Amino acid sequence: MTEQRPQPLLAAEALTCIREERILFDELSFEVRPGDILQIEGPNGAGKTSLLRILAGLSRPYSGRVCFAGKPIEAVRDEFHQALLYMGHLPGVKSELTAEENLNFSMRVTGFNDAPIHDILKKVNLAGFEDHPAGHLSAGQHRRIALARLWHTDAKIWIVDEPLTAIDKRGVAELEQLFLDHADRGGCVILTTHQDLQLVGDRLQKLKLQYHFHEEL
Ligand SMILES: Nc1ncnc2c1ncn2[C@@H]1O[C@H](COP(=O)(O)OP(=O)(O)OP(=O)(O)O)[C@@H](O)[C@H]1O
Repeated sequence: MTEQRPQPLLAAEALTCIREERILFDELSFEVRPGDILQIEGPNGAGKTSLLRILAGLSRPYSGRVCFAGKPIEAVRDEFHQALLYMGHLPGVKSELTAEENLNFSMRVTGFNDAPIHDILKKVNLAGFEDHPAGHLSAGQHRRIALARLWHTDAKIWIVDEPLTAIDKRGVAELEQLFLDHADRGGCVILTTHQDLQLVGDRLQKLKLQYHFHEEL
C-alpha cells in the first residue's frame, strides 16, 4: 500500500510577480506540506523576498494565488494568520527597548502574554543581556531577539527571510535543529538564506529563482 502524503499547508498556484517592469517569476507553482523545509534560493534581486511576502499575504501577485489548507488565503484570513509566523529580513526589533521589552512586546502581539521570557532569552544566548537596549547589542544579538519568537509559537507555517544573517555557527546549528523539530511536529518552514545548511541537509527541498533581466520581458 502506498503511504498517503499529507495535504499541503500552503500552495502557490501559478504565481507571477512583476516589479519595476521586470518579471521576477512567472506562473510559479509549488506546494508545502507538513514536515517540509523549503529553501528559496537565487541571486540578489531574483525575487526571494518578494515571493515570501506574497506567500505571507503581505503583497499581492500580478496573477495567481496562494492557498492555505486548500482555500485562497484571502478567504480564510483569520485562520491563515493564526497558522503563520512571518519574519522579514529586517529584524523588526526596536533599538530603544531592551531585549526583554522587545520580546515581551512581540509575545503580546502574538497573544503569548505569559511566555517564559527569561527562559526564551536564555535559549537564544541572551541571558545577561535582558536589560540592555537592543541598539547597544551586536548585529547577531539583535537578530537573536527577533528569532526568539520561534522558540515560543504555535504557528504551523514559518516563513522566515534570511534568519541566519549575522548568526554565529553555534546559533545556526541551533536554529537548524529548531527547524527540524518544527517540521517533525507537523509544521513547515519556508526560508531564504545564502548559507549552506548542514544539519537540515537531506531534509531540505530547494526552489531556485533565476534573475531575469528587463530584456527577457
Ligand atoms: N515594493 C517594491 N516596489 C518596487 N520594486 C520592488 C519592491 N520590492 C522589491 N522590488 C524589486 O524587486 C526585485 C527583487 O527584490 P527582492 O527583495 O524580492 O529580491 P531578493 O531575491 O530577496 O534579493 P536579496 O538576495 O538581495 O535579498 C528587486 O529588483 C527590487 O528592486
